[in-house]
This record gives sequence, structure tokens and C-alpha cells, in this order.
Amino acid sequence: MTHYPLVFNSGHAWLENARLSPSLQLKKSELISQTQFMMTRSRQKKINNSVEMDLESSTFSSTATISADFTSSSSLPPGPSGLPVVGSVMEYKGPQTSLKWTEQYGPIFYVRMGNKSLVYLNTIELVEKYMEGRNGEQFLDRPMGPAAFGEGLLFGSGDKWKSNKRAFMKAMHTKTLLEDMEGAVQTELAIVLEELNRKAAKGRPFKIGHTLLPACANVVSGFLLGGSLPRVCPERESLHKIIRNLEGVDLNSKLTQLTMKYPKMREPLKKLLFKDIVDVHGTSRRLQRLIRQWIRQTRSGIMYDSHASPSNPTRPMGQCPFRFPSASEATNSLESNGTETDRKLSLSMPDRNNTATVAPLDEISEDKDKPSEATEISEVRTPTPDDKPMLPSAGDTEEPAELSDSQELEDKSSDEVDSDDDRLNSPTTSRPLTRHFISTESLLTVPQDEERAEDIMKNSAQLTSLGFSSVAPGEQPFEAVEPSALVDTPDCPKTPITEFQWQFGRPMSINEHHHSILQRILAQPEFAGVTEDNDEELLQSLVDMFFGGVTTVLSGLEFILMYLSKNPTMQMLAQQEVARVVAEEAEQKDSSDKIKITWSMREKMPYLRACVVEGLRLGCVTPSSLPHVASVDAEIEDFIIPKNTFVLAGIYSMHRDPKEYLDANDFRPQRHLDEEGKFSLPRSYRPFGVGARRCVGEALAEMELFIFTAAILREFDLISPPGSKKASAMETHMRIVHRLKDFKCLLKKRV
Ligand code: HEM
Repeated sequence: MTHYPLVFNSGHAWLENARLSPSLQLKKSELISQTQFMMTRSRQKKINNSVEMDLESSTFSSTATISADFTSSSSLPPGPSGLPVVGSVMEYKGPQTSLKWTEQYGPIFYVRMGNKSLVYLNTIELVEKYMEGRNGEQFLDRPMGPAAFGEGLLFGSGDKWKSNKRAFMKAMHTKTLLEDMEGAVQTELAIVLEELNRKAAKGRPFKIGHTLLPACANVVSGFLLGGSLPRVCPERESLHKIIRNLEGVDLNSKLTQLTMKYPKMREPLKKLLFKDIVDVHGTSRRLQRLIRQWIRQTRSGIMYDSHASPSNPTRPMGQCPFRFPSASEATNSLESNGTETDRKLSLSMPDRNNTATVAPLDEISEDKDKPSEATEISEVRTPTPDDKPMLPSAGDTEEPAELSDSQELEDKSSDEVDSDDDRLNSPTTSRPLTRHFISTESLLTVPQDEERAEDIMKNSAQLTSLGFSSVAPGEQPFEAVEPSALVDTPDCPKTPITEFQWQFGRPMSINEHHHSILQRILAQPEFAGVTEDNDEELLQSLVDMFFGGVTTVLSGLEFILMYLSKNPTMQMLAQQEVARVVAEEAEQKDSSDKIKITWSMREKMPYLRACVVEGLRLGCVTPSSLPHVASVDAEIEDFIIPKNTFVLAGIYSMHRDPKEYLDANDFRPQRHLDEEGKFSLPRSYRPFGVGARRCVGEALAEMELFIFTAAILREFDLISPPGSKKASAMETHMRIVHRLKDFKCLLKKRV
């Protein structure tokens, strides 16, 4: 086996090595000679007619028929031979086809799709061995992404991707990460529950995904911006339109691919075929503009207020506590305010009184050369009955439910997109924003409660396992300290202590001085000196957070709710668990206020967690990882994988591996609980991908799925409409992600 000198788990150092070290080059020549050797060996094996896969450990291998469809190159794994030119494109009907190939050809198969060569690894043993850890470093690149204008995160390769991912992971490596996430989730949940109540009252099955889609998008924006968008504002409206388009993007469709290449053909083709074809470039452009606007705001020190969160309970959820300043107020405040320098200074100083400032959106300079004049207006205050109504009743919100798929798409031409953006930036659309500072002191103490400390450690461990450290170049690097060498300090008790607690127990990074994740991202050295003239990487990475983080969570939620609606007994068990935990909490708090479902309750809800995991296991939002491109000729078991081959983790097959899961196709949450009812993750479970390319939003997604599922189950019984198909027969489609095609559900309010 070839070993690579780049040490995977050394985080920052690994990335630096990856950039600087010529070792990959050296290894490439080494590999070429090995390739020649392997090919000879492989040919020899074939001649001897004794080709056998050395993977006895896998159940799948027992059914493998190696010699049947061996591809032209003897060094490649077995797989369907396909047709000339198109390969196996016509044969592929979705993830079930991959499973069929796994059963037919074994744990590694090779398939050609058009001019692309794909190798699937379908067991956890292979994935751990070759795609995670050191070996995974051979497969870190990606193919070019759809409508990509920079490397970004999702489809980036090489040094730029590494730099982007490192910056994002570092920006998220902060003590307040969980709070930031939970605030965004709770705020949107309140809105979702309101709308679901309204729809449930009609007593008819409906597409629950229509209500969930905007929430999934708003969680991402709320998470990045450090505060949720006001419920009625041009940005939220614009984001919803973008997201509805994104939902309709069918990357599998030949028409989409064609019109992405030749945008001018889209309109004529739409008319000719009476078919909606989403303008992927236009959708991405519109999102870029929105994001640019948020970047400008953030750079000007203008922030959204914190979300409602467990630590901020006074804030009514789903509401913006500010009223819109009138035009004259805005002008007056502008006149009475300080200079740009004052504002920059104040931005770098923590505001100990925690007073926030308000400025209308249109004060943010459109012209990047002209400094913005937006400045302090007033203190945060809670809304009074005299305030202008900020919140329409839920019934006033635009109702996209029950539209046909084609109606859903607000697929606008670029001109319309432009006019939307003008409206967004127009002076008449002023709305409240706050600048919010956090006392750094409060952030630099080790959390007292054990659960939170555990969360932080888990997050840190997760990030570190991905190969990222929280220490930026130029900062004092964190040195692992032997626990015995540690001394007690008021902030940092000696036992139990881990390096992460120690790290968090003292000033650690630029992160803690910033309020929002976006602000932290902008402050990372990787994005130093980025202006609007050279912000492709920053912008593409932020766009990717929406391309990667909206329809995925939506689809995951739909699968979980669908499986629960089809399994009433399991649904009831989960509901009983939620009710018990809520009752215990209420008793402890001795309060008549409605108890919220929080992330901290998950340890007490093992069954619900098991339902979520089981839903994601079977649903398989991403039936395979995204392609990991071989950057060198590589060796996997006895096969040579040529450079530029796409190597994928066959998540769908791994999640249905009969060796790992008894009756793998059945929805059985209890399989994830031990005899004492304790929850544990199955080994062969990789919904978020593998290795250093693993999902950036995993923690956020897990939190969304848990809180949303628990809260919906608490409030409603999920009833599968009479006559609907059983779970295993539900139709799905592959668009950006694998999604249920037409999932409708009846929600009955629980008493
Ligand atoms: C249920 C929800 C989600 C699922 C199932 C999921 C799944 C995945 C998978 C399979 C990958 C590819 C990993 C690989 O190639 O090995 C990925 C990458 C990614 N995901 Fe997620 N994801 C989810 C939610 C999110 C969220 C909420 C965000 C952001 C807010 C996000 C952002 C990303 C990004 C930026 C990448 C690219 C990472 C890279 O290539 O380095 N995802 N995700």
C-alpha cells in the first residue's frame, strides 16, 4: 500500500503541507511505476483466470461476478460495460441502480457515465480505508461545479478550496457556535409551527415541504448573519424566490445541462416544450447579489440582532424587536452621527453595556469607493403596541402550497432579477438592522454545565477530525498540554479537562471578538484584502452554503416525517418520549410557560434521535458522496484508479449493507439503541460524506433535523393520506439531492 507523507490529522499543518510539499509530485512518479507493476500483475491474474476480490469481509462480495463485465482495462474494478459513448447513462435509474450494481459487482465497482469514469466504494471498510484518513488525500479534488465562478467549497479543488474550507471551519470554531445555530433554528421553527397549524386546520393532506423550504433557507442566512432576517423584509422575500428556483434545479436533466451551457436556448426551449427550465446562472447571480449586500452590511458593522435562543429568552421568537425607522428618523440620525472612523473604532471595542444600534439598509453605500454613513440611531427596545406592524398574521404570508411543480418556479430572466435587486436596494425599503456586540469576557470562560462543555468538545473534535485547527496563521498556535501539566485557574478547572476545554479557557482566536459567523469569515486571514473586485472565492463559498444547506435539510426532514407517518407505532413512541422530557423540564422549571424543544434535550430523547438517524439512513439525501477526484494514479485494493477518476462513497449501498443492518430496508429506529436504550451511531453511516470533503453544515443540519422533528411531533399527529403508497414504494427523484417526489401528509393537531 502506498503511504503518503502528508499527515492528515495535523490540521492546519496538513493543509500547509498539502500546499507546499512537493511530495505528491514525487509520489506520483512512484505511483506510475507501481501502476505499471499492478497492471502487469492484474493482467497476469486475468490470464490465470483466477481473478478474485480480496474482500471476503463484505457480504456484497459474495454475489460479485467479477469476470462477467470486466471493463477493457484490466486494472479497473468490475462494473457494467455500458454502451459506446454514453456508457451506462441509460441504465442508471437512481440510487437503486447503484445498489443493484453493488449486489452484482461487489463492494467496488467501476461505471462509465458519458466521458466520466466513476469508481464506487460501497462498504464502510473500504471507505474508511481509502477515502478517510491519509489515503483520502489522493481523492480530495472535485469536478467543476454547475454555474461555478470560483472554487468555493462544494465543487472546489486544490489550494483555493483548502483555503476556503479552512477559513470557514475556523470561523465556525467558536464557543457560541451552538447558540448561533440554535437561535436561527428556533426562530424559524416558530414560524413553521404557526403555518403548519394554519394548514392543519384545513383538515386536508398538504405538501409539508412547501412550509419547510423557506425555513431551511432562513436558518442558513440567520446562522451566517448572527440574527434572523425580519419576517417581512425585501431580503427574506428575495431569498425565498431564489430558493424556490433552487428547489427546481434538476441537475440530472439534459435540458438543464444544455441551457446551462447555452443560456440563450432556455427561453425558446421552454416555449417549445412547455417545460420550466430553471436559469441556474441567474439563480446563482441573484444569490450572489444578496450575499454581497450582506457582506457590505457586515463590513459596515451593521448586524442583525441575536436570535431568540435559550440564553436570550426574553426575545419573542420569530419577531424582530425593532420597528422600521421612518425616513425622517433615518435622516436625522444620519446627521447626528459620527464618522466612518468612529464606527470602525467602535466595532473593534466590545460594547459592555450591550447597546445595539440601528441603521436602515439603504444607508449602506452602494458605491464601494464611497464610505457608508450608516451609524448609531437608538437603543434596542422591545416593540410597543404603537409600533408599525412588523408581523403579518400567518395567513398574510405568501402561500405557495399546493402549486404544481412548474408553478413553483419563479424562474425569471436576468432583467427581472436585476429589477428585483434594485428594489432590494431601493431607499424605500429601509428596515431595521442592529449592530450588536458581545462581551468578550463572557465568552472566555469555560462553560460550567457539563453538557455544553461536551458539545463544545464534540464540535472541536469534529472539526479537528476533519483536519482543521482553530489557529490562524500568525496566531499563537495551540499546543496540546498534558493534563498533568495543567494548573487550576478560575476560568479553567483542572479536571476533567481536555485540550479543547483548555483552549477555550483562554483567549484563543479572532473569532471570539466577532458577532456573526459571516463577520468571523470575513476576518479570517484567508480572506484578507478581499474586495468586490476579487471576491469570487468568498462569494462562491457563501453561495455554496445555500446550494449545499437548504434542499438537503428539507429532503432529510421530509424523509424522516414520511417514515414516521407510515409507522404510527414508532411515531407514538417518539411522541411519548418528547412529552415525557417536556413534562420533566416543566416540572423542574416550575413555570407555566410553554417549554421549548431545545438541542440540549437530545440526550434525553434517544428514541427520537434514532428516528432521525434511521430516516437519514434510508432516505439517503445524497445517495453517494459528491465526486472525489483522484489527483494522482492511485491504488484501491488490487485496482489501479487512474488520475482524474471520480471516486465516490456509495452511501446508499453502505446504508443498506446487509452485513451492517438486519432487514436493512425496514425503518427500525430501535436498531440504534442498545439494551439500556442508549443511542449510538452505526458505523456504516455517512449521510454527510467522508474524509476532509465531509459536509461543512453537518452540525447545523443535525440540530435542525432534531429540533424540527421533535417540535412537529409534539404538536401534531402525522397521518399518511388514505390510499398512499407504502414507504418503500414512495417515488423519489434526483435533482440537486435525492428527494421524495410528492410527499403529502395530513397533520392532526394533538390535544
Ligand atoms: C441533511 C442535511 C445535509 C446532508 C445530508 C449533507 C450532505 C453532504 C454531503 C454528502 C456532502 C459531500 C461530502 C463528500 O463529498 O464526501 C456535503 C458537502 C457539503 N455540504 Fe452538506 N449536507 C447537509 C447539510 C448541509 C448544510 C446545512 C450546509 C451548510 C449550511 C451544508 C454545506 C455543505 C458544503 C459547503 C459542502 C462541501 C464540503 C466540501 O466539499 O469540502 N450541508 N454535504
